[in-house]
Amino acid sequence: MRALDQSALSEADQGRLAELNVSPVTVLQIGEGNFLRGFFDWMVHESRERGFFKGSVAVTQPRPTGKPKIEALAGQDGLYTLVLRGLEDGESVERKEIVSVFSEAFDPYSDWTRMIKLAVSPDLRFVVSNTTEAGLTYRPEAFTEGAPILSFPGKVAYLLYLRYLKYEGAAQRGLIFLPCELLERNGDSLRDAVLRYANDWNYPHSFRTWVKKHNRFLNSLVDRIVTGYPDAEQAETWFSEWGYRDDMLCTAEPYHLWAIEAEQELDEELPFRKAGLNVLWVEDLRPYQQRKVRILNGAHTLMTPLGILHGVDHVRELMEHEKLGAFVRATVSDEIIPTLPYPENEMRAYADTVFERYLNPYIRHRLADIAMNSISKFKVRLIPSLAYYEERGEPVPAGLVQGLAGLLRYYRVRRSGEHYEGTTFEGQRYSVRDDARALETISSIWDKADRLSEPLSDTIARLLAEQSLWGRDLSSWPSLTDSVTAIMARWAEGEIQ
Ligand SMILES: NC(=O)c1ccc[n+]([C@@H]2O[C@H](COP(=O)([O-])OP(=O)(O)OC[C@H]3O[C@@H](n4cnc5c(N)ncnc54)[C@H](O)[C@@H]3O)[C@@H](O)[C@H]2O)c1
Ligand SMILES: O=P(O)(O)OC[C@@H](O)[C@@H](O)[C@H](O)[C@H](O)CO
Repeated sequence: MRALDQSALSEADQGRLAELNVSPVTVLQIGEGNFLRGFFDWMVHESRERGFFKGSVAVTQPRPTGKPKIEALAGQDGLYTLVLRGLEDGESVERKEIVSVFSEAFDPYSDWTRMIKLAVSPDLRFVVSNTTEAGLTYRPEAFTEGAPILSFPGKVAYLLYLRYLKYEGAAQRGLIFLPCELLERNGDSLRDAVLRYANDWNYPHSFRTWVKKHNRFLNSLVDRIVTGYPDAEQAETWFSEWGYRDDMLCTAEPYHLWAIEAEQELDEELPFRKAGLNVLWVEDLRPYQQRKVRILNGAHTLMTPLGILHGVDHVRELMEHEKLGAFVRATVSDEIIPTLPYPENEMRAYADTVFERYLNPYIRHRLADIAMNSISKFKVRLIPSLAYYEERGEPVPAGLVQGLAGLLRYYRVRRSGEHYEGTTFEGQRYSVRDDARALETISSIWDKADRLSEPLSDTIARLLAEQSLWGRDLSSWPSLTDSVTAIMARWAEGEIQ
C-alpha cells in the first residue's frame, strides 16, 4: 500500500498544500512528538482551514534521536493524519483529518545552518515547543562555534542572540515563545534558562535586556490527551479503509483546552479563538495549572509505575481494575484534592471529568508512553502534594507513599546495552525511558545495594536523598523512608496487592 503523501489529498487540498508551501514560515516548532501534532499543529490546521492563519510551520526535533520522525514527516510531504475519538456531549465522535501545516521538516543537528537561517528570518514570529519537563531545563553546556547546541533553551539563547545581532536589537524583531511543556510557569522557566545560557556565554547585557523586554515567553497550560500512534490492529484497519499508510498517524481525544496567560488582543496574531478553538486568554493561570497538573497528570504519574509493575497496559484498563482503579480514585479524592487551595466541590467535579476522560472507550492511552521521564514528572506533578503534608508536620498519606514506592520499584533498573531495564512483579522485562543522568544515578544506587547486600531502608534513604532527582532531600522527611521501605519490603516478599 502506498504511503501518505500529497497525492492522497483531494484536488482542493493539494491546492491548499501548494499554497502552504509558499507561505512564509512564521512558526518554528521544536518538537516532533505526538503532543504538538495532536494539539498545536491541529489548531494551526483548523485556523488555516477557516482562513485565519496565513503562515506555515517549520518543524525540527529537540534531540538528535528524534531524527527518524522528522525524516518520516519530510518523506510524507509534511503531512500526517490525526484521528480524534471520544465522547462529545454524550455522542461518540470519530473525526479524521490530514493535517497540513509543515512547510519544512528538518534535522537541526545535520543542518544547523538552516536552523540559523530560520531563526534570523524576518517572517518568524512564534516558537512553539514540547520537549517534556526533562527538556525544558538549564544544564551547563559548552559553546562551540559552528556546532549545533544540544539543549532546547541553549538553542533558543544562541539563536535569539543571532537574531538580536542581525536586527541590532530592534524591538519588533522579538519573538513570541509558546512552550507547551507541563511545568508551572513554563514561559518563565524558558526565559530564565535562556538568560542563564546568555550569562554563561558572555552575551552582552543589552542582549539580555532585549530578551526580557522585546520577546514574550508566554506561560500556558495545555490540556488534551494525545495518545499517538494507535495499536497495530487499529492502524491496519484504518490504512485499508483510507488506501494509504501513515507512519506519523496520531490519535487524540476531542477535548482540548489551552489557557494562555496573556491579553486577548493576541487573538489578532494567534487567531485560535476566532477559529472556534477552546483557547482562553487568562490573567492568572495558576488555578488552571494546579488543578490539571496535580489531578489529571498527577493521577497518571501515580498510576503508571504501579500499573506497569502489575502488568496493566492502558489507562482505561487500570481505571477498570478493581484494586488499582479504586486506589487512584481514593488517592486523588482523599489525598490530592485536599492539598489544593480551591473549592473542594469544584475540584471533585473536575476530577470526575478527568476519570471520565480516562475511561474514554475510543482511546487506548498506553502507560508505557506516560511512563517516559517519570522522575521529572513525579517531581512536578506529585511531590507538591506530598510536600503539603510534610510542611504541616503530618505524615505523607498512604496512597501517595504507595505511588512513590511504586516509582522507586519501577526504577529498580539495570543497564542492558543502550537501555535500562526493570522487571514487573511477575518478572516481565520493561525498558525505562528517562534522562540518562537520572537513570545512571538510580541504577548505580541499586547496583551498589545489590553488591553490598545493603539493608533496603539504607537504599531507599539514599534514593530519597538524591536532590538531583527530586530537587530536595526527601530522606529528611520524618517517617517517609520507613513507610516507603515497608511497602517495598512487602513487595520483595511477594505481597503485591
Ligand atoms: N500526550 C499528551 O497527552 C500530552 C498532553 C499535554 C502535554 N503533553 C506534553 O507532552 C510531553 C510528552 O510529549 P508527547 O506526548 O508528544 O510524547 P512524544 O514521545 O511523542 O514526544 C516527546 C518529545 O519530547 C522530546 N524529548 C523527550 N525528552 C527530552 C529531553 N530530555 N530533552 C529534549 N527533548 C526531549 C522528544 O524528542 C519529543 O520531541 C509531556 O511531557 C508534556 O509536556 C503531552
Ligand atoms: O504527556 P506527558 O508524557 O507529559 O504526560 C502523560 C499524561 O499525563 C499527559 O499526556 C496527559 O494526558 C495530558 O497532559 C492531558 O492534557
